[in-house]
Amino acid sequence: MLLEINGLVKRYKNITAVDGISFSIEEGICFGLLGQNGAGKTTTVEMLEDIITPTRGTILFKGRERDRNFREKIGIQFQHTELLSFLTVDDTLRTFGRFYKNSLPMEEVRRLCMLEAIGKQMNDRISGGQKQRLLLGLALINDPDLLFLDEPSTGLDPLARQHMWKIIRGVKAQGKSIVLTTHYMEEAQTLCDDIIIMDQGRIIAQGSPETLMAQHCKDDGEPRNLETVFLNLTGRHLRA
Ligand SMILES: Nc1ncnc2c1ncn2[C@@H]1O[C@H](COP(=O)(O)OP(=O)(O)OP(=O)(O)O)[C@@H](O)[C@H]1O
Repeated sequence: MLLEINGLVKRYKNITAVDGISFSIEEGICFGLLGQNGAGKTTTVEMLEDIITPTRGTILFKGRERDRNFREKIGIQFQHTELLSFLTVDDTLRTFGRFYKNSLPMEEVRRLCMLEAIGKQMNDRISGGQKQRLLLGLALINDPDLLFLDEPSTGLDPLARQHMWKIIRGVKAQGKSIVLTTHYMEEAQTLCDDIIIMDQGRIIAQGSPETLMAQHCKDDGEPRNLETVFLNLTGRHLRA
């Protein structure tokens, strides 16, 4: 098992952001975290990334406590990263590559993330889709086993989103594991092998998209997709 999470809790002063969740993530899959705003996804992911410390609970990586080397084995694509405007795309990749002991050959990152044609462009001249591809490239530069993607296609047009999905599938085909948070149900359905849906800090459903659809879509003519699953599980306030 790649990650085993047991009894994870994160409490802030008077808010329990994550309320005792347990789940496992298999190696080589794309694992999705879904939930409404404030459900506890980011807090969970930041504990998995070792950015924030849990109030309680354990996280094992490949069967062991995470050590100092953990950071070398993961890649994180943050949604709101500011790139240095006076650097080109290639310069940015090169600079980030120097931070790590092991880094992928730049050519490979450029190929994988479809950055070949824009290497000489300045960071402040690239489109939103190109920026997301560059951020993904930066997350991959240390050849991580595990990649964290935070809403990777938010704000992208349909074509840019398709490119992103193709790249993510390519990353998975290389045997890397992915933890993905998204508000796009279509994205989760097309990319994720296993999913948890969170609500108020708890897990309210888990399974493959197929399993979730079988369990939570009714046979009364409503569309059979993850969006329906999500709304059936979390949309009660809207219909009340
Ligand atoms: N540093 C913090 N201090 C206090 N409360 C926090 C902190 N971080 C998160 N919270 C609270 O914890 C809860 C879960 O937040 P979290 O950001 O994990 O949700 P989320 O599912 O990622 O939401 P979104 O989809 O909007 O990103 C929310 O009520 C949030 O206000």
